[in-house]
Amino acid sequence: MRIVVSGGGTGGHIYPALATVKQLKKQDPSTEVLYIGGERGLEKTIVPDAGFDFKALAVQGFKRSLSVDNFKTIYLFLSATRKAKQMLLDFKPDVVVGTGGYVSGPVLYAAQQLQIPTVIHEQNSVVGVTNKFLARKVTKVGVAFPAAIPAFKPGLATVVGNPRAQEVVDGEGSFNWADLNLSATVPTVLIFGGSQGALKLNKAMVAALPKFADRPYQVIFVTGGKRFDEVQADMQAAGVTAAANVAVVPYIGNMPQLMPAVDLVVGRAGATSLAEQTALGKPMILIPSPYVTNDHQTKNARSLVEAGAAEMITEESLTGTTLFGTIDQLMTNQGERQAMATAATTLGVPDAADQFIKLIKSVIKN
Ligand SMILES: CC(=O)N[C@H]1[C@@H](OP(=O)(O)OP(=O)(O)OC[C@H]2O[C@@H](n3ccc(=O)[nH]c3=O)[C@H](O)[C@@H]2O)O[C@H](CO)[C@@H](O)[C@@H]1O
Repeated sequence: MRIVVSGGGTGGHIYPALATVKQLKKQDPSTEVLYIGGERGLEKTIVPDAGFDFKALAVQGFKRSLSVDNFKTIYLFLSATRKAKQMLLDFKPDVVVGTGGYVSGPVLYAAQQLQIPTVIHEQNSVVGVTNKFLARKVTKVGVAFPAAIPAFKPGLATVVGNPRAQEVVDGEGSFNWADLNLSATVPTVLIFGGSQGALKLNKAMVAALPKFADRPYQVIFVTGGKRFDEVQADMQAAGVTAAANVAVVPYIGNMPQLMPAVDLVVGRAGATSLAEQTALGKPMILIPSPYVTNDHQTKNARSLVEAGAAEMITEESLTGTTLFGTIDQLMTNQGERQAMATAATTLGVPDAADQFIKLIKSVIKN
């Protein structure tokens, strides 16, 4: 099979695309893959690091208000579509798959004009702008949440889960704890604000850091690549240093090895992270981002709280004290964590990549 995948901007769109092509390669090593991403998104490093051929297009999103910048967006869209068409004509894919983010717009639109079958994946229960635009001519849609189905024409969408969930569940290889100067045998809490880090979560963590020093567990605090220097500066200004049981790092490049090994996850409520955490059955503390379309992270988080898999702290009530208190209460109560883990597992889809691949294969012309 020859497949082009496109998705970008943030990890939540990139990792489902990568998980899909990794699994395809596992099933059939002769699969030829081209990843088309944006020039500025995280994909420009994540994809080549994962060993896939990568081509980039310049794109940007629409501003919701009237803005001259939107003329530039249209110009970039048209020029990216023209370039994507040439890439597709050269690569000759059997199918083109989009996992959301602006860049998948021109790539799948070009494929649709060339009559190549297209499949999109929607990770959220609220359908993203690009996927809504592509839905008019797409061949099939895979969704993670049944709630997204009515947004598409009848019969178009199928629930497949989120392919990245399978990658973390299969999690080949083990995590090297020495890389973080931490122990493999001490209970661990992992804290990260989505793929880019979250300002308020980072501030609350800096305030909470000294309290972790004498606790019977260890802490991995992931700041987000672009926020690491800011956190270091905040720590210095507050006179705070990380204790021996705390690692402060910019990014985790090998989450499928780390996440299975931790005891509690604290973070945003992005759809791909939640798919991983439910498939692995991890107890969670969620601080949904209030800055996303239709407040969809709060909806994501609420459904997990109602199922008993997560506790929620609103960004408004997030401080060093509330954050430490909630973490400490759970890290010192294994029974409660276990009950949350069991509830999380019931919501996970650990074979999502296989399900999505079945859908992709169903559209390929012989
Ligand atoms: C601000 C924003 O627009 N957020 C959206 C974005 O979030 P974002 O890109 O943050 O997406 P998610 O939280 O869903 O996924 C993050 C992904 O990055 C990985 N990861 C994260 C940190 C790290 O150090 N290493 C690492 O590998 C996680 O394991 C996960 O696979 O896409 C999601 C999926 O469409 C949406 O639900 C979110 O609302």
